[in-house]
Amino acid sequence: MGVVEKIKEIEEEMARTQKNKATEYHLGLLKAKLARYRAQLLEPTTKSGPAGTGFDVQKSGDARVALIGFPSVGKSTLLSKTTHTASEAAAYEFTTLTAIPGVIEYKGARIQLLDLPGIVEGASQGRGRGRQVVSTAKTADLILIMLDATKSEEQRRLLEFELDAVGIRLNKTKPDIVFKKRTTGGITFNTTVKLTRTDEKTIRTILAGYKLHNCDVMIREDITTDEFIDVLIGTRKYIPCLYVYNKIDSISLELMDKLGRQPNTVVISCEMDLNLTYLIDRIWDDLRLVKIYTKKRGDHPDLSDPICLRKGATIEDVCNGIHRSLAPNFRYGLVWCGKSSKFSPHAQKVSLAHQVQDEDVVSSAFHGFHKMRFLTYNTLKSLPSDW
Ligand SMILES: Nc1nc2c(ncn2[C@@H]2O[C@H](COP(=O)(O)OP(=O)(O)OP(=O)(O)O)[C@@H](O)[C@H]2O)c(=O)[nH]1
Ligand SMILES: [K+]
Ligand SMILES: [Mg+2]
Repeated sequence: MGVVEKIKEIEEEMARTQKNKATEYHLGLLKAKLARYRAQLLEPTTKSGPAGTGFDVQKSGDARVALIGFPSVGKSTLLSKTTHTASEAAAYEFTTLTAIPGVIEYKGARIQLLDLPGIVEGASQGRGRGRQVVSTAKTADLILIMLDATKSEEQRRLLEFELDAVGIRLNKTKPDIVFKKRTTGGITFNTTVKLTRTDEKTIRTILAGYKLHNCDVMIREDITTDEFIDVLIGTRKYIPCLYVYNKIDSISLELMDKLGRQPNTVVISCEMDLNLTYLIDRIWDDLRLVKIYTKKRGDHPDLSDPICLRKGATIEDVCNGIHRSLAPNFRYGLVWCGKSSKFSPHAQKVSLAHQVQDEDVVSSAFHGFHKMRFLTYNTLKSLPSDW
């Protein structure tokens, strides 16, 4: 009998078995068995892609959020609650076997939420399909580490370890190091701060270990040795992360309070609909999205369909958000910045590199492709009435 048939058999037996005190233990055993078989379905087969590549789900919308957690913490329940996509949720582990995308629509943004199979300890080492799951997390703009509030605190550390092992650095910014390889000239080493957690000798030893004999190193932050190696390797991903404790309906108020006070943490209950709106608001904030309204000359701004971009986005990104043919033909732009020039709101020429701000209104005038102009307004209120 194949694994699929065995799973079916157990599921049928579970459906037949009445739930009561006497059958509780037996049902527990069945659940464990079911989870074991379903985990087997997740084992990489010879047909699946090379280890270490993620699930092949097209990125869509303005940002991607990945759900990472142990089995049965409620990832699929969250997806079904916050998007129009239904992902099967059940009381046994490894219910979800692949990546399932849904879309959260919030404040004009379309945020792709990716439900993923549960991972187990050792996932980064290739246990089950875990490596594929953690690799998919690498493609996210924000990671939600989902935890079961009724389970031990150990979960949090274990998940962090698995993500760290595939090169994901959570809630960290890339260390401020300038590193340039050269072909000759030896090693030049400079720092702008006092190093207290590593030293020049260690760094030179590491460089020698990587056979880097000619390079410039400029360190502008009190980094650790590990952080230096991260920059040297260069493939690290620095991704913001939100810890989400689910099932707070099943814990004491004291514990809920304690969990919720940790940094970057939100406590929720999918089942009881507790705090879900707040969670989505936090996702929006942590993604650092900005919302840009477009406006045609002579028309009112189009408030129904803003362009959402990440904080730090430029006029060029706005162009690309409208059509890819725009940026290459760009000559100059005009910006009306209500905030930065409060007392003399003059329109100023800006380049493609100009950074837009949340709630900017961007107006593009097309006098043929070569005379296009962009006007951005800092707030809707600062729009002149004669436009
Ligand atoms: N008490 C309680 N149970 C919940 C809550 N959210 C989900 N559950 C239950 O937890 C179980 C697992 O939920 P799933 O959504 O399948 O969990 P998952 O993380 O997707 O699980 P896998 O796909 O197997 O990794 C189901 O029985 C849900 O009904 C909650 O807020 N409170
Ligand atoms: K489950
Ligand atoms: Mg699931």
